[in-house]
Amino acid sequence: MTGPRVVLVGPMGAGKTTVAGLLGDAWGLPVRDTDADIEARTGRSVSDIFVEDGEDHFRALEREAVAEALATHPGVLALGGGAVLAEETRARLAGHEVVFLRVGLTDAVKRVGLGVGRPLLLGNVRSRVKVLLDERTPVYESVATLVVDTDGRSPDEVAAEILEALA
Ligand SMILES: Nc1ncnc2c1ncn2[C@@H]1O[C@H](COP(=O)(O)OP(=O)(O)O)[C@@H](O)[C@H]1O
Ligand SMILES: O=C(O)C1=C[C@@H](OP(=O)(O)O)[C@@H](O)[C@H](O)C1
Ligand SMILES: [Mg+2]
Repeated sequence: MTGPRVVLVGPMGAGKTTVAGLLGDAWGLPVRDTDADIEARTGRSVSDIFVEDGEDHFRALEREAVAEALATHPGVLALGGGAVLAEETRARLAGHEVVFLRVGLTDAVKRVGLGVGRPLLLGNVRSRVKVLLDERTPVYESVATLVVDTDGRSPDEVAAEILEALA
């Protein structure tokens, strides 16, 4: 199948955006991130889209951005953490190499800090992250062709495991 060499999925704070950059550097491949694509296309931040137009509108933009990137992007693709909630997107992921970057509550909370720029974490970050991890973990597992643990590991260590597994 043409399209990305690998697609990274997982919760906020799993390191999808960071590790995508490292994999792109290692392979000499271009890197895309659907959040950045949406921001470039709309000229607005993810937070502004959530606040001004609501999550449903963001999800519609996200479904389009993912479909376009899966069809055309030949490099490394990082999805936003909620992209896999769309059935349409899960169906499109079939046949692609999909890596689920797993992260536990403690490390995810450390990494997202106050949740600035991540509108779904407004309020109590720890309890929001917990709810999202509980709800979404089975969904990430269902689309993954490889699962990589990230707790207590640096982005370089995570990227190295992926490079070895997909060599
Ligand atoms: N394995 C890791 N260990 C420690 N910090 C990490 C790790 N991966 C990412 N980070 C940091 O966590 C934050 C969130 O990473 P990011 O790549 O934006 O995650 P995601 O795109 O999955 O939400 C960033 O500040 C990043 O530097
Ligand atoms: O999990 C989610 O629903 C979201 C994750 C974010 O991306 P990251 O997973 O890259 O932080 C971003 O798409 C938006 O804030 C919603
Ligand atoms: Mg990201």
